[in-house]
Parts: sequence; structure tokens; C-alpha cells
Amino acid sequence: LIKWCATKLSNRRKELYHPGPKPLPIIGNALDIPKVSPWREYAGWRQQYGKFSTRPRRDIIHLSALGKHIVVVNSIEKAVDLLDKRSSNYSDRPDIPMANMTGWTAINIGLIHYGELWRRHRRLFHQKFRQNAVSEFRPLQTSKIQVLLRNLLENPEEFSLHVRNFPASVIMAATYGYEIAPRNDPIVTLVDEASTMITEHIFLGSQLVNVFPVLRHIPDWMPGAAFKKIARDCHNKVNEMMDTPFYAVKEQMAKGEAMPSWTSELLQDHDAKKRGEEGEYLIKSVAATAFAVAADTSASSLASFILAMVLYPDVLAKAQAELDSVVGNTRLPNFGDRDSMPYIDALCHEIFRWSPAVPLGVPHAALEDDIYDGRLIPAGTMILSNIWAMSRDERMYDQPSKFMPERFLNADGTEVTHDPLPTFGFGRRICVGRHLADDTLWIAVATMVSCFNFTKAKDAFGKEIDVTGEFDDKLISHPRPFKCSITPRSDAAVKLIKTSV
Ligand code: HEM
Repeated sequence: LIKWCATKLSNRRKELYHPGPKPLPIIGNALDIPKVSPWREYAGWRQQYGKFSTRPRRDIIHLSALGKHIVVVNSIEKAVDLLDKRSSNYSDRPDIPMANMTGWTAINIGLIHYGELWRRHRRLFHQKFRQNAVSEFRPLQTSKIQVLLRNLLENPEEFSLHVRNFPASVIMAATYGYEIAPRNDPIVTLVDEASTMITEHIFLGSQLVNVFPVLRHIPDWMPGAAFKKIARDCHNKVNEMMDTPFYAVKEQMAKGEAMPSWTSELLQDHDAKKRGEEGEYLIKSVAATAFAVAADTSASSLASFILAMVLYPDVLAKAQAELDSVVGNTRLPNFGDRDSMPYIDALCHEIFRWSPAVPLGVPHAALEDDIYDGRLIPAGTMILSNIWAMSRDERMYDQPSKFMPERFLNADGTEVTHDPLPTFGFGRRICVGRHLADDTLWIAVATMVSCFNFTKAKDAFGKEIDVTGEFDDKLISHPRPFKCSITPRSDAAVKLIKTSV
């Protein structure tokens, strides 16, 4: 009888929810949740659970852990259906115990529940980063790009530091009027530490407490309680990261010495003054979050660009040919050249597709029960958009693992088809900084292509050092460290880099 009941129950469950790995009693799929590269693992499950189902292929996978429901969305079509078309139900964020314990949830719009507080954060971000507003950043980007080019010329081995510093210097100057030091900048280090701690521990599988929230109450001395110290340390860093640059701006404002910045702008805003402490906390939060979300994501795309150029020299050659014919070698490219260089535009689009900086997106959550494709998605379900799997979907992209800007060009290569990409997420929670990210990547790519060659580095015996093209496992994923040779294209390029101010 027990066996009969168990089979009945399991069959009913199978019919109720979308397919997925078979759950164990009570703990469900807690042990199935992948700890490394979850996006690859979930993409693999799509094949596994699609192959044997009555339908040809399933792009939605259901998991459960201790009564918590998780749905992984592996195709753009399904993500649009749920997160765009039904956005009124799927714009919440789930509770992630490690994010709550580290203090990130309270300040980071990306983790705040859908509701009035989120709207207030989003409004401020939208005003600053909407499509028509981001041209305001261009003079700053143009001046910081010259620093990037000079650093690549003088010290090419440290390219990953330089591409990290470029978006960081833009967003720090824009947000706080703060000039970062070329290395070991105290504020950048602080934000890096606080961000790394959370990006390493936010995934479901990375900490047991994310799957079993009750564990947050275990005493510190118990085995397995190390996560509590991690969370406490991170919380201190989050507070410090918010306060240090913010109070520096306030002090400069009091002395009449503040550089123009988003923070000083918001502080001067009458509404913010009226809201008193709460308004200040909001400003502190959006400013700190802007740096945390903008710098690392863009740095990932810039590092991916260099990786792609080393692995695909023919693409670099085509981009350089286009650049030489449009811009020549007597000046650096600028934003005004963008429309005349479709290949470079397509190349940037391809970087966003080939190496999405946030491969598993930021989880959404369902507010209410929903029926989709005849199956239940219960209220509270965590929705994971597998952006990596969507970007590698062979139904959408021919030879998806190949870096091929041509896929976004029309037949004669004169126009870019800006097909929507999953890279920036979906619905009401879509990345609010995507226009800035796009500009940042474009100006960096165009100027780097114009000035440098990127090739495989050689060892002491003159043999090329292999580049594996692998990426790390964090929430914001970067190419794993690799060696390459970055050399100026010509004497004219050196002169341009040295003389540009
Ligand atoms: C290559 C660069 C970037 C990538 C790939 C990226 C990707 C993403 C993704 C996937 C999300 C989650 C969307 C969703 O929930 O469906 C997101 C959210 C967000 N991004 Fe970006 N992002 C980038 C750059 C930036 C920049 C430069 C900013 C500057 C402000 C920014 C600000 C944000 C914010 C504030 C959110 C949270 C939005 C919300 O929850 O309402 N991002 N981003």
C-alpha cells in the first residue's frame, strides 16, 4: 500500500509541476542543486528531461527543496512568456538567506522585493541611466579610455587590471566625483571585497543555508556555521562601502569643494532633503549599488573581448579593416563613428551573447500561483533565467559556441540586426544600466581595435601559450586568467595614444 501511495503521489507530482530531476522525500532536490557552473548543469538537464518527455523538448525545469520551488528557464521564448508577458506576477525577487545576512538585500535594488521601495530605487536608476541620459557619461568615458589605452601600452601584461579599472573609474567619477588610484584603490578594494563575498555565496548550491534557511539560527560554534562569519564580515564591508565615499562627498559639499556627481546631485535634490534620513539612506544605497553592479559586469565583457580577439584573429582583422577605412590612423574613434562601423557594432553585440556576464541572471520570484503550459508554478517559486543556455541555443544561433559577429549583420554586412539578447535579463527587472554598458563596451572595443593587436603570448622557447577560453563560476562570471600579447598596431597608434589628452 505504501509503495502504491508513493507511486501515486510521485505521478501526481509529475503531472502537477514541470519536469525535473526526481525529488527525494522531504529534502526534494536539495542534493541535485549544482555547486559549480550551475548554468551549464541546468542546460544539460534540458536535454535530459526533454528527451524522454512526451513533448519534443522542455525548456522549463522544476526542482524543489524543503518545500521551496525552483524553476529554471532555459529558452528565450519561455523567459519572454513568463518574465515579460506575465511580468506583473514574475517581478519579485526571492529571499536569499546569504544575501539577507550580508546586508546586501537591504541596499541593492537587484535584490529588493517588488514593491514601493524597489520602485523608488528603480526611478532614481532610470533617471540616470535611461537611453536618452547616458550620453551624459560620454565625455567622462572618452577621457578615461585614454587612460586605459596608455596603461595597455605601458604595461600590457596587466590588461585585466586595466580593463577592470576603466568602467570602475567612469562609475566612481560619475557617482562620487572620485578619481580611483591606478592600483589598490581603497574604495575599489572595499567594493570588490564586499561584492566578491556575495557573488561567491549567493547561489543556491554555494551555501547550505540558501537551501535550508533554518540553518541561520545554528550557534556559531557548530560545525558548518562558517557561513555566519562570512556573512558578518561581508555585512561590515557593505556598511563601510556605503558610508566611506558617501560621507566624503557630504564633507566636500559642506566645504563647497565637491566635484559634480550623482550623489551630490541627489543630495541637493529638494525631495531627498525632505525625506531626511530615509532619503539619505536611499541615496547611499543607490550610489553604492551602482558601482557594485556596473564595474564588475562591464569588466567581464571587456576581458571577454580580449579573449575573443586572441581566439578569433580573423574577427580582429575584419574589425581593424573596417576601422581603418572609416576612421583612418590619424585620430581615435569616437561615439560619432558608431553608425558607420556595423562590423564593430555587431562584434560588441556578439560579446554580450557569447559571454553573458551574468550567466544565470538574477533570480525572479512568482508573487502568485500561475499555470503555465498546463503545469503549476506556485507562488514564491524562484525563477532562474539561464541566460547562458539561451545564448547558446542552437535553434536561435548557428554554431552558438563560435564567436561570429556576422550572425548579427545583414547579407551585405551594412546593417546590424539588433535582435534582443537575453544578456540583460527580462521584464520589469531588466538591467537598468544596459545602455551605459553598451556604450562602455563600444568605446573600449573601438579604441582598442584601433590601437592594438591581440595575439597568443609565447613562452621562453617561442611556443604559443594555449588559451583555454574558460570562464569562472561566480554570479558575475569572468574569463579565467589567461596570458596574451598586446602590442601597438603601428607607430601612428603609439603616437595617438601618447598624445591624446
Ligand atoms: C555587461 C554589463 C552588464 C550586464 C551583462 C548586466 C546584466 C544584468 C542582469 C542579467 C540583470 C538582472 C535582470 C533580471 O532580473 O532579469 C541586471 C540587473 C541590474 N543591472 Fe545590470 N548588467 C550590466 C551592467 C550594468 C550597469 C553598467 C549598470 C549601471 C547602473 C547596471 C545596473 C543594474 C541594476 C541596478 C540591476 C537591478 C535591476 C532591478 O532589479 O530592478 N548593470 N543586470
